[in-house]
Amino acid sequence: MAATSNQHAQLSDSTTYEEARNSAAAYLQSRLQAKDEVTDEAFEIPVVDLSPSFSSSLADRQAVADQIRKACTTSGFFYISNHGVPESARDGILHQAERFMHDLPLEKKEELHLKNNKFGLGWEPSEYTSIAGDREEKEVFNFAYEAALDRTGGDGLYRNLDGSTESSNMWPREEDLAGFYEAVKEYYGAALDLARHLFRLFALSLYLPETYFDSMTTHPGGIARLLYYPPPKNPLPNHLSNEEQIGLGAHSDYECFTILLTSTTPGLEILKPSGHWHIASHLPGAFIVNVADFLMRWTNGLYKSTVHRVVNRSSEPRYSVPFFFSVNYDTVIETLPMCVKEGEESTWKPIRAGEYILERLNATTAYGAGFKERGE
Ligand SMILES: O=C(O)CCC(=O)C(=O)O
Ligand SMILES: [Fe+2]
Repeated sequence: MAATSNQHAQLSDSTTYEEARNSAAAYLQSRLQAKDEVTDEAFEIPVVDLSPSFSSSLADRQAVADQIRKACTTSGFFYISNHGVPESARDGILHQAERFMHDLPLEKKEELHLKNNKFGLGWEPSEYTSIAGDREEKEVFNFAYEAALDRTGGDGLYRNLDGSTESSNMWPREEDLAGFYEAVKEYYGAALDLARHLFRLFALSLYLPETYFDSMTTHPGGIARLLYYPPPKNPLPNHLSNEEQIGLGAHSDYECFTILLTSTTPGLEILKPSGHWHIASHLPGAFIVNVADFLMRWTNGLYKSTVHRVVNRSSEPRYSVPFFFSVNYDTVIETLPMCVKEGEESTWKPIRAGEYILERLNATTAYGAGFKERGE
C-alpha cells in the first residue's frame, strides 16, 4: 500500500541536504555534456488528451496512463489538452502576473521581497536568484500551498519546507492589487485538483494501484511562481544564439512533476539526449507537464527529469506560471523496489521531500546560504 514517511527508517539530518547538493549538481553536469553520437530519434513531446482519463472506465484511464508512461520514459515532457482547468482561470492568473509586474509600485514589491522569507516566497527582482550561475533576466512572485487555496480544505497538517508551522506566504494587500488573491485562488485550486488527478494517472502508468500516492498528497507541497521574462534588450535573429539574456538557467525541477502555463510567447527550451535544445512551442489551451526529480528518484531514472531552461528570443514579453507539485513535505522519497533490478542498488538514496526542495532552493541564492540569511 501507499508508503508514507512513518514506514521508513529515520534519515540522519544531513542525508537529504547532501543528496540535494551533490546529486543534483552531478546530474545536471552529466546531462549537459554534449553527446553528438546520441540521436534524438525517440525524442518527442506528445499531446496527451486527458478526456478519457475522466471516464469511469479503468481501461480508458489506463490508456491515458500508458501514453504518459511513454512520454516520461523518453523526453520527460508532454502537453495535456482537455484537462478541465477553465480558460477563465488560466487567463485570469496570466493577467494577474502582468498586473503584479507592471502595476504594483516598487515600494509595495519591496515589502514582499523574498530576502525576508526563509522559503524563497514573495517577490524576486530580476537577477536576484540564479539556478545555474547565469544572470537571469526574470522577475518573479513565488507562493506556496496554503489550505485556503485547496478546494478540499486540506487535512490541517501542512508544514513548511523545514517542518515549521507559521504561515509563510507573502501576499500583496487587497487595496494594492484588488482581485489578485481571488484569481490566484481560482487558478491554484483548479491546478491542484488537476495535479492530484494526474498523480493517479502517474500511479497507473507505473502499474501501481491508482490511489497509491493519495495519502502522500493530503497537505502537499505546491510552490507556484508568476514569471515575467522581458524581451531581450538586443534582439537577435532567431538563428543566432542569444544566450547573453538567459531567463532561467539550465535545471531540472525538484518535485514530482510540474504543470506549466505560459503566455503565447515561446521561450522554454528542453535538452535533448544529444545535448541540443528543443524549443517548445506554445499550444493554445494546453499545459506542458514535465517529470521532476522525485518521480525520477522513485523510478530509479526510468522517468526522466529532463533539463530545461528559458530564453526569450522574441520581441514580446513572456509570462509563465509553473506549478511544482510535490508530496507532503514529510514524505521520504525512496526508490520503488520494482524499479531496482535484483541484486542492484538504486542510483539515489532516500531523501525527505521538504528538505530536498529547501536545499535546492537555497542553492539558487548567491551564497547558497538561504534567502533569509543572504539579507541585503
Ligand atoms: O517559464 C517557463 O516556461 C519555465 C519555468 C521553469 O522551468 C521553472 O520555473 O522551473
Ligand atoms: Fe523548470
